[in-house]
Order: sequence, then structure tokens, then C-alpha cells
Amino acid sequence: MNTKTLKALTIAGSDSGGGAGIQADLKTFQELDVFGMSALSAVTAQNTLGVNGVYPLSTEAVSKQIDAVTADIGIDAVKTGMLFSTEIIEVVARKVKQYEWGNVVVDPVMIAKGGSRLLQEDAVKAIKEQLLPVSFVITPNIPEAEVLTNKPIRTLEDRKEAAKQLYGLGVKNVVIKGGHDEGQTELIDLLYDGKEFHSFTSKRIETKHTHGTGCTFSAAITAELAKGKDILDAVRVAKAFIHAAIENSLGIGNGHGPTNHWAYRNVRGGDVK
Ligand SMILES: Nc1ncnc2c1ncn2[C@@H]1O[C@H](COP(=O)(O)OP(=O)(O)O)[C@@H](O)[C@H]1O
Ligand SMILES: Cc1ncc(COP(=O)(O)OP(=O)(O)O)c(N)n1
Repeated sequence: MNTKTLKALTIAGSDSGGGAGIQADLKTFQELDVFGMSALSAVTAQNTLGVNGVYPLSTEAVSKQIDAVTADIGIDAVKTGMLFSTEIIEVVARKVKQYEWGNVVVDPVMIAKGGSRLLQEDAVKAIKEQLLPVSFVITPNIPEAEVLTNKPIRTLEDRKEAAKQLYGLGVKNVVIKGGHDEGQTELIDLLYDGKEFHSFTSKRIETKHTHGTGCTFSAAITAELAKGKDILDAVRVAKAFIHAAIENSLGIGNGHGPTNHWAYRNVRGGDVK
């Protein structure tokens, strides 16, 4: 049976350690039966202990990678991860409009777990003013939501207010991830679709191997949107995917190790269907 091959593009940074960035995205797309393609925004020299170097690509390089993929292959969904600078964000926002992409997932990557900056401070404005108005869903963690709203987020009410504020910038859906909710044994990812809130709750898994969790989570949402799923079902699958990936993490490296991108196969019931 000749079913259409679904395709997703990640516009993000390369993580040499393989746990985050375009590497995490492509592994996740593949595990969810979506053909993955990439347009690199930057190269990072990185492992489980941190980031040793950040090397942004030129706006021409970002633009041409996107054009090459779109002209010949086409995409059903796209996600952005590390975008590093205002100039690169402006290129991406222009491409979203030029190609009239609908399934645009923005993971507003700012700081890696080791503390290295992956987004220049003055580029936050471009995410809010240029990228969000043309995006379908944004997936900040709690610190990223605080930066984007310029308000502290301590309670679930704060999270709801922050989600509404981000929705007001034009993005169709907001998912505020709960992994940084320190001290909580239950983690709540909160989805706001402009009308109501939906909570996705899981037990916190006690592990330090959570490198690339946000990338993997947003890549899973992207893959499911590429399949035509609605945002609720896409987040539901992404939650199950990342939970399995963390629960079965690989213990690689001496720091924050990567999650296990093939763990979800067992959740789905054995071999990938
Ligand atoms: N220790 C953990 N146990 C279970 N789920 C987790 C854990 N840490 C993060 N998650 C989940 O992983 C996803 C990514 O969240 P988060 O870690 O906050 O993003 P980021 O990697 O961008 O900081 C969310 O669904 C969150 O609930
Ligand atoms: C190249 C690159 N992109 C994104 C990240 C951030 O990954 P994240 O999912 O936030 O996981 P941590 O790095 O925070 O553990 C990255 N590190 N590198």
C-alpha cells in the first residue's frame, strides 16, 4: 500500500553529543515514522558535561538549507530549536510566511542545562515579535516562559497567566513544560489553546539523564502534527514518548546523559508500526 511519506524539517543547532538539537529531532521523527530533514542554525561542540563551543551559521546558509529542502521535497511540519540570533530568527520567520507553513512548532531554546547561552539575549524580542505571530505552538520550559513573559512563574496560576500572555503574542497554542518545577514529584505540562487549559501530568523520574528532553518533546509534537493529529493528540503522544525516553535513558557520558529515543517502540507495542 503506497501511503504518503510524511516529512518534517528541524531548524535547530547541532549537538555533537547526539542527545539534543537536530540529532534528537531526527531520531524522534524517525521513531515516529516521519522522514526527518534538517537546516542547521549553528554547530555546538557539546557533550553530557556541557557546551564547549557555539558556532552560528550565516543567514545565507540557513536560508539556502531551508530553500533546498522546500523546493525539492516539501514538508508537512517544521520545528525550530536553537536559533541563536535575531538575524537567523528573522530569516526563519520570513520563510514561514514565504512557504505558508501551518504546522510550525517553536521550541524557544535559550540556555543549555550546563548553563551555556544558545540564544543571544537581544534575540528574545525577535522570537516574540516575529516568530510567535506566525507559529502554531510554542513549547517553553518554565525558565524560558519567565524570560518570554518577563514575569516569575512559581505557581500553576502563574503558568496559566504566562500561557495566556504568550497566546496574546499570536501563537495558536502554548505548552509550558513542567520539568523545571523543582521539588515536585508530579510534573505538569500545561497546554493552552486559546480557549481552555489541558494538563498532562507524569511522575518525576529521578535521574540526571535528561539532556535534550525539550528538543525530543517538541520534535514528537512536530512529527504528530505532520501526521495530521490535532494539538491535543500530538502533545499526548509527545508526553508518552519523552516519558519512555527518560525512564529508559542510556546512562551515556559523565554528566547529563541523553534520553533513549527508541524506548517508545515498547510503549507502542514492540516493533514500530
Ligand atoms: N525528571 C523527569 N521525569 C519525567 N518527565 C520529565 C523529567 N524532566 C522533564 N520531563 C518532561 O520532559 C519534557 C521536557 O520538559 P523540560 O525538561 O522542562 O524541557 P527542557 O529540556 O526544554 O528544559 C516535559 O514533558 C517534562 O514534563
Ligand atoms: C544544539 C542544542 N539545542 C538545544 C539544546 C537544549 O536542549 P534541551 O532539550 O533544553 O536539553 P538540555 O540541553 O537543557 O539538557 C542543546 N543543549 N543543544
